[in-house]
Amino acid sequence: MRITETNLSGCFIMEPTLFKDERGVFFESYQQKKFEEAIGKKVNFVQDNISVSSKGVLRGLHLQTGVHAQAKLVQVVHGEVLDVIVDLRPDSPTFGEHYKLKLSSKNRTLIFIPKGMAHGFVTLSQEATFMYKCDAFYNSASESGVIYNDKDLKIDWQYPIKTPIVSEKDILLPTFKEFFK
Ligand SMILES: Cc1cn([C@H]2C[C@H](O)[C@@H](COP(=O)(O)OP(=O)(O)O[C@H]3O[C@H](C)C(=O)[C@H](O)[C@H]3O)O2)c(=O)[nH]c1=O
Repeated sequence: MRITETNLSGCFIMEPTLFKDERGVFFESYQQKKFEEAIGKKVNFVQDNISVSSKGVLRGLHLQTGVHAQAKLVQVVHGEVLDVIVDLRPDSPTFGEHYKLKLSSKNRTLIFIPKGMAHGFVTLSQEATFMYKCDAFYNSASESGVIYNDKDLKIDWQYPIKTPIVSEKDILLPTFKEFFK
């Protein structure tokens, strides 16, 4: 497994070792000892989530705040998405910066997203199955986020369709500036 830090402090790309043979492929998508040694801290994942989205669906930018803040280990097990992460930690050296990476069932890449970062993705393939681990349980009351097309963040989502498909909840998310008011 190869782990490299992104431009966002504490956010890491994980490229698992792929064991290919005539049957297909095998890889360890998560191994606690190797993972913790690579990122240099202990993480106790307590919940796995799966979402399935059709082309053009955009989920995000979400995070849970306060004591229910979640670190996530995300991957795509079918299809392809453009994954986007935004550093919303005021004391971070990369505060306000974002990172983008295509995740797919071809590149088998995972991203570790520390607490305090907003996360989202837009679905590039006809359908994508997104699977991720969280180190804190779902707590709807602490859900928050930033509107995906925030004018200050200037994220180029590379939409695969003219207008992304976004939930009513996500359309109502605050701007980056409003998030900190
Ligand atoms: C996240 C979550 C949701 N739910 C329920 C709440 C709703 O009734 C339904 C759909 O939830 P939501 O529309 O928030 O799902 P997404 O838009 O995929 O949310 C996720 O999208 C981005 C990409 C993330 O990184 C977050 O983990 C998460 O916020 O599932 C649960 O029961 N448990 C959960 O952990």
